[in-house]
Amino acid sequence: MKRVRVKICGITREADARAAVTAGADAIGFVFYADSPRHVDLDEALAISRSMPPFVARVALFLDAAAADVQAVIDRVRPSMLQFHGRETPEYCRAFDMPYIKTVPMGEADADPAAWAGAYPEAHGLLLDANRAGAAGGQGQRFEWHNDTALPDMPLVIAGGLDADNVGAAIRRFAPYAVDVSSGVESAPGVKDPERMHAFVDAVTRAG
Ligand SMILES: O=C(O)c1ccccc1N[C@@H]1O[C@H](COP(=O)(O)O)[C@@H](O)[C@H]1O
Repeated sequence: MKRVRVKICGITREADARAAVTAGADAIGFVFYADSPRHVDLDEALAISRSMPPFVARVALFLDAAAADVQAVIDRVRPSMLQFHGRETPEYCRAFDMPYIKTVPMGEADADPAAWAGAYPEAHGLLLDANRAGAAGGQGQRFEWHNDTALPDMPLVIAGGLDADNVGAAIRRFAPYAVDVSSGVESAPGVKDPERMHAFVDAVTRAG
């Protein structure tokens, strides 16, 4: 049986990053969106990255950022992967020549992941989150898990309001490649709770 990967997003502190890895996270996410309570700057992300052991992916998240700002993160932090959370076009996403995942705004009534897979064929995966197009995530909100939503043949990452209590149901519904969590493992915005991270990863392991 395959193992469902875990990304813990919105890491702002080295101690939280280490606790995420100890809990069993496969990836950590850095939010490069100035209005987020989880925003980190280049030096903070670099310091956290350098404290990581091997084989932990570091994902840099952007929301309609200027291309020069994305390139500055690539050059200094050297993330493993980019995550585009806004209205970035396929041309914009591919221009950095980096692996990337594209968020599908499932808060839109007509959200169609299969159509997004067709529009972003070079994406390494699609992340289904509860936001509306161009709006921030990290709100702890779920989207409607309709049983009739057609799912594309592309690695899927499920996000939006996940926690240890509901992630098992999300895995049974979507059979995703990975799940992504931020608020559901926090004690305050941007502050991760080691016990909640452990409980989350344990729930993913049980469901997988
Ligand atoms: O976390 C943020 O502050 C954020 C800001 C802007 C865009 C995306 C953001 N977070 C992403 O939203 C998902 C879901 O968060 P939550 O678990 O519902 O709180 C999170 O994993 C990030 O990928």
